[in-house]
Amino acid sequence: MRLTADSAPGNMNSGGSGNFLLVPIPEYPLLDCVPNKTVKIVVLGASNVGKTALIVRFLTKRFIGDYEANTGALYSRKVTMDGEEVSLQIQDTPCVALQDDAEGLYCQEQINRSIYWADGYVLVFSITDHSSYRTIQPLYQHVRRIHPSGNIPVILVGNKSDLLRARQVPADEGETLAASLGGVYFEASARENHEGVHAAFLHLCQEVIRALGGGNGEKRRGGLHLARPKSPNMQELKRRFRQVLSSKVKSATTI
Ligand SMILES: Nc1nc2c(ncn2[C@@H]2O[C@H](COP(=O)(O)OP(=O)(O)OP(=O)(O)O)[C@@H](O)[C@H]2O)c(=O)[nH]1
Repeated sequence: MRLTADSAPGNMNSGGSGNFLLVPIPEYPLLDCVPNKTVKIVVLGASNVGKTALIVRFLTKRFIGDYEANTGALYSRKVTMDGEEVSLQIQDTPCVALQDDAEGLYCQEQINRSIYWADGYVLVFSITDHSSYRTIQPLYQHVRRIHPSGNIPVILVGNKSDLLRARQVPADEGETLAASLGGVYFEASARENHEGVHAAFLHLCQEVIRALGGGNGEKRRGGLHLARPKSPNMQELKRRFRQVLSSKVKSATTI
């Protein structure tokens, strides 16, 4: 879900910490912002599992019960990890859903772009909703299709662990699934506990930094990675193209 304007993290008191950015930023921000390392994380999962609540809990230490339907906000925060400043960007997403055959996914194009953009993945289900758990495997395969090669830093979060009596997914199922995805399982409650949520996000950040190999250059992946052209040659080509066009227009008007 999405935060309303009044409750957006950017408007919250950050406890006087000067390093909170907490302002939604454009979908494709400049990568080279102040800290020289950027960690981009996307939070994915079925409807109502607590994606927004987890992000807000992590960023603000607060739990806010209700949000507007999620359209996908991007949050940014400066953190210090191992003595180094890192620009952490977290993308909230609208929910994904299983198709009727339970193998494919309904996944908006916006989510595909976020998957493509991100360095690390928080896959969330609710321990009270087995169908949200069943979404995870196809969701991971979907991420894999977009990033066919290389290491994919991922964590699996079983949220709503405060609702033990309504549990539908045993912890060992979460652990087994996470292991099969090559990630770690965290059971958390965005409602009741900041520490568990914090530990989960922190672990993923460290995995991402490790996967990026300490640098912040182009990603390690081949396949679909389509870096936007930045080379001077492209700029030069565009300039020449414009020149040719404008001279054609001029000659057309003089005829
Ligand atoms: N009991 C409990 N409720 C939670 C927890 N986390 C979120 N919720 C509630 O679950 C509902 C959905 O939370 P959201 O954070 O909006 O979930 P979402 O996954 O972003 O939802 P979508 O917009 O449908 O994708 C809200 O009513 C939250 O208050 C939790 O840890 N425990």
